[in-house]
Amino acid sequence: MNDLAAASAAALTGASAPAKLKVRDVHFYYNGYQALKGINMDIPEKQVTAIIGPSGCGKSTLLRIFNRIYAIYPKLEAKGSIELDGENILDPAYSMNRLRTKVGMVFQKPVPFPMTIFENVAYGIRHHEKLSRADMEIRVEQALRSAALWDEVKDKLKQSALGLSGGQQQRLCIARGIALRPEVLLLDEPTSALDPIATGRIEQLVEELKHEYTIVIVTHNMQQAARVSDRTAFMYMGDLIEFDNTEKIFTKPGKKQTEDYITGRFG
Ligand SMILES: Nc1ncnc2c1ncn2[C@@H]1O[C@H](COP(=O)(O)OP(=O)(O)OP(=O)(O)O)[C@@H](O)[C@H]1O
Repeated sequence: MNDLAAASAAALTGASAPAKLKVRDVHFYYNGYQALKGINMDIPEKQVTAIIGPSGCGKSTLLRIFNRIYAIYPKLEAKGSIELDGENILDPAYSMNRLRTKVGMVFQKPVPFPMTIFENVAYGIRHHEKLSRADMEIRVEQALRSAALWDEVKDKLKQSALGLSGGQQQRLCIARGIALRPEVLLLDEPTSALDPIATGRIEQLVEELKHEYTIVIVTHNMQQAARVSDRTAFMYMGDLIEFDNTEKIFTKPGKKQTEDYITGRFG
């Protein structure tokens, strides 16, 4: 990283909390098409960072780089660096297994595995750790409690997860994500398939989880970004236009493009 990139990242964030993820001059290409153009940002620890912007601006691409999902596709390429606690996670030497335990991801559509509620949570843990049956039961219960789902499922842990409602399935996916005790939780439009009540529960959950996790959420819903996040990043056509305290972004944005977007005057 050069000094200019560091200075611009600091200027872009102005964050008071320490940075959990330091994104430096990140470029991303889909088979030659440039989807991210030199992103610099510091994601503050144990806060909620929202990424907003019009469709196709690169929100999901940026989020997915944080756990290197692209690495499974041969023609996708990332340049630059992303430091997680001082280590560059884009370096192929940084093991995927280790990254998966540190950075969890929840997708737009809840996709429970076709197995029991218990197994949905236990499955990932088993892949990374060897626990006794009793310890596993404790871990599963903790994850379900943290995801505010325990009371609703404690009497039917052996039933199929596919029988849960959409909102419950999404909380199950969050439980699955946090069961590995990651440090960073990535949420890609986690409520877009949910009704307002289920959405409210997830938003409340995000509020609670941020005390333990660094959370990055991509959302199309600006009210949601305003409600749940501490900091908001506005992206446009692969560029990070502005990144600041959420309140500032929504009341006194520094850039005209941000203002046009949040006031609905865009495009
Ligand atoms: N697998 C892919 N192959 C080629 N181009 C892609 C691929 N995925 C995304 N893109 C392109 O990269 C750009 C950024 O896409 P991305 O999905 O990150 O945007 P987004 O802001 O999350 O959009 P949306 O809000 O619609 O989900 C877009 O121009 C998109 O067409």
